[in-house]
Amino acid sequence: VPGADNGNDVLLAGTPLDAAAVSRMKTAGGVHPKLDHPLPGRVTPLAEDELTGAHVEAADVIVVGVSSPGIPWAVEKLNTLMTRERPVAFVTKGLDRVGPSLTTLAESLRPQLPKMKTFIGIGGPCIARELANRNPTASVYASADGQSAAKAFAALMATEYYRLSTTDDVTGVEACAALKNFYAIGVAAMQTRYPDATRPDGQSKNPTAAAFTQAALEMARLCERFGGRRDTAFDLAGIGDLHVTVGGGRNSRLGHGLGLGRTVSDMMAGELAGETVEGIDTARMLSAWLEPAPGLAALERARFPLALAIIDAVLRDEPFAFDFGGLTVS
Ligand SMILES: NC(=O)C1=CN([C@@H]2O[C@H](COP(=O)(O)OP(=O)(O)OC[C@H]3O[C@@H](n4cnc5c(N)ncnc54)[C@H](OP(=O)(O)O)[C@@H]3O)[C@@H](O)[C@H]2O)C=CC1
Ligand SMILES: O=C(CO)COP(=O)(O)O
Repeated sequence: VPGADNGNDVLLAGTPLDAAAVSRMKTAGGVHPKLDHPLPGRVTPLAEDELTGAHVEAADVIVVGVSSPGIPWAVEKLNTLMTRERPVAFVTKGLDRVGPSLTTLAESLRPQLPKMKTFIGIGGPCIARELANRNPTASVYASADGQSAAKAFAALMATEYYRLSTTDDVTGVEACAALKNFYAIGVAAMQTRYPDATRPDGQSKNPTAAAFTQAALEMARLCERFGGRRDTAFDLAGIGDLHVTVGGGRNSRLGHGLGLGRTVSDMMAGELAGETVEGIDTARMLSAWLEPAPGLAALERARFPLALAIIDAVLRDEPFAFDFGGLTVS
């Protein structure tokens, strides 16, 4: 929407799983099932088989918006259609494994996409429906080429309601983008675990704020482990996106269930059936760091109590147990 509002022509190509959403958007006045209004006229929806090499050839930037399980499909599609080097931006939030080591998508995708000129990472508080409604927000674009590709893409996308900053800390932005989904599960569990009937939302505030601060500290430590900068965790891609996801994301809906004593499998088979809850995938990835690896100590329980509580709930499918006595308050 901001790209179209800036006068760009936008092609919105679906995956093979999006046929119904695309045909709905193609009908006059048709609205994407998750949005409130039709997309601007400059946005042209395309079914998966309508996207051609000529479209890709003509694009200034390619933006990938599949969820993390769709990344292999996106890589194959891009390698089929890209004939010349192009910058590729990713809104996808997830981690990856290369051999035994855990890495960001920025690093794992580079060798898989030989025609990708520059990887542009995107982070920040951006609930899709709110952005499509042009509610104000801010995000960060990251590229490792001295921010050149990030700045060029930001110039195409920035509007009064979509404020953009840029950074060269691609690893930090990508690490935080994935980690905030994971931590949102644990922070949101605190919103329902300690109810306060005197408040309109029925939630007490102190436990959530304390867990949020713990999440930010742990996220900064993990961000550095990935090779990103600590400061990035305290900026838009870290605490900015964590705040919005705790306030209104799908990961927080899972957390709300855990706070009420439900299990992950129970929630995913119930009200979250069919929803994208990527913090679960991130928990599985991070569990690789529970064992010491060459050159890398295991996650210490004393420094990562919230991470380990979330991993336990996901991997063991047990009720979420977070002990406030474990907070790293100093
Ligand atoms: N929604 C939001 O507000 C924001 C989302 N993001 C990130 O953007 C990414 C996409 O999010 P969102 O659009 O909400 O997620 P959705 O689950 O709504 O959509 C993801 C898309 O990827 C497709 N997909 C999933 N698995 C596969 C696969 N194996 N092969 C091909 N296509 C596949 C989905 O198809 P299908 O719908 O049929 O499953 C769908 O088209 C995520 O990484 C998310 O974290 C970032 C910022 C904001
Ligand atoms: O990433 C998001 C907002 O920036 C959306 O979060 P969820 O995936 O939890 O809905």
